[in-house]
Amino acid sequence: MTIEDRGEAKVVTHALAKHTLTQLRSVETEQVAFRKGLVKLGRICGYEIIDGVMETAYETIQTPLTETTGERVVGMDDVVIINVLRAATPFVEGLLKAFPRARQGVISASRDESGGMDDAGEFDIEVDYVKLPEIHPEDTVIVADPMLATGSTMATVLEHVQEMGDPERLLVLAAVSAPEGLVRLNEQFPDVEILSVAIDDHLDEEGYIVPGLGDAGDRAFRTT
Ligand SMILES: O=P(O)(O)OC[C@H]1O[C@H](OP(=O)(O)OP(=O)(O)O)[C@H](O)[C@@H]1O
Ligand SMILES: O=c1cc[nH]c(=O)[nH]1
Ligand SMILES: [Mg+2]
Repeated sequence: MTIEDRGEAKVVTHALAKHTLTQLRSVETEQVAFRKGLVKLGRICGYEIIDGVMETAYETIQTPLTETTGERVVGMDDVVIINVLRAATPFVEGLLKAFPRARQGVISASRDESGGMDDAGEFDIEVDYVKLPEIHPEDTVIVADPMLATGSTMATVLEHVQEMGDPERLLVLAAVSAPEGLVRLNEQFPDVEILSVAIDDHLDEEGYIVPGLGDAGDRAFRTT
C-alpha cells in the first residue's frame, strides 16, 4: 500500500509520485515539463486512489477457454472529478486517465491576492464560474487542486460541491499541502478525506507554500 495515514491527511508515498513531485518543485523545470509533470502526477494519484481508497469485488467471468473468477474495482462508473480552475487542469487530465468515465465538474475559484492574507490567515476567494454535476449517494467525488495553502479556495469549493448532494466519499486531492490549510479543512469539513503527495513546512507571509513549488497556475500556463 502506498498511501499512508498521517492524521491530518493521507499521503501518497508511491516512489514515482515523489519523483515526479521533485521534478515539479525544481525551479529548473520549465512550463512544458511542469505541465506534463502535473498530468503524470494526476495519473499516479488516480491509480493510488483506485488501489488504496476504492474497493474491489470478485465476479465470475467467462474467458475464451473457461469460466474463472475475476476482480473489478467497485464504483468506477460513479466517480465525479471536480477541476478547480485553473491550476488543476493538467492534474485533472492525468486523473482522467485513471477514471476515463468520470463525470466532471468545473469551478473557477482563485485567491484575491490584492489585499494579502487577513489576520486569520485566509484569502478572499473570487468565484467566476460554477458548473457542477448532481452528486449521488453512491458517488466518489474527487476535488482536485495541486496546491492546498491556506485552504481558502478549497473551503469555498467544498461549500459549492456539498450543495450538489451527499456522496459516499468526498476526497480532496492535492500535490502539495500546507499544515495551515489541512488544519482549516479538517476543522471545517471533518467528513472530507484529504490526500496529498506532500505535506510541506509552512506558508510564507504571502501565503505561498514553503518549500512548495511556487505558483502552480503561473508555471503551468506561463503567466507571471
Ligand atoms: O489554499 P489557498 O490559499 O486558497 O491557495 C491555493 C489555491 O491557489 C492556487 O490557485 P490561484 O488562486 O493561484 O489560481 P490559479 O489556479 O488561477 O493560478 C491553487 O491552485 C489553489 O487553488
Ligand atoms: O504555494 C502556493 C500557494 C498557492 N498557490 C500556488 O500555486 N502555490
Ligand atoms: Mg495561481
